[in-house]
Amino acid sequence: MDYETLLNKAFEGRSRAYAPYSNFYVGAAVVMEDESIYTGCNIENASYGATNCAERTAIFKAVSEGHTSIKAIAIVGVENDYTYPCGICRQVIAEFAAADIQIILGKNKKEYIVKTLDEILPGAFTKKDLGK
Ligand SMILES: O=c1ccn([C@H]2C[C@H](O)[C@@H](CO)O2)c(=O)[nH]1
Ligand SMILES: [Zn+2]
Repeated sequence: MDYETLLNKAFEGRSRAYAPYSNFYVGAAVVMEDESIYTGCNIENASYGATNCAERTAIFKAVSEGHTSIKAIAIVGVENDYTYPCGICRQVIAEFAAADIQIILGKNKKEYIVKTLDEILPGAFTKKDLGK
């Protein structure tokens, strides 16, 4: 799976964003251990607090279909800038990914940067801390 294909999938996810309150549209795409891909969008709620981010939508879709190991994730948000995952999503990524996985942050369909989970969530609290 090349980065640009995954980015395109993240843009596909973003086209389905439900964000009538913030008007901030986010899309994500995860590649799992078997190369399956799941897309996600942010899904807002009138209560605000019940909002789900694009990253978690994609990850929860994958996990609920039996895939629990993320190989890479692409995220696209605001046009022409990089959108990093929020703290809650970083923690959820850490639950299902190794510290060295690639997180592809897309500015547009051609321009992106790649970070590892360890770079954006150093010292993560994970199942290892619980002896699991
Ligand atoms: O990485 C991010 C950052 C924000 N959002 C969503 C949550 C909310 O709907 C909107 C504004 O925070 O953007 C995401 O989906 N992913
Ligand atoms: Zn988030």
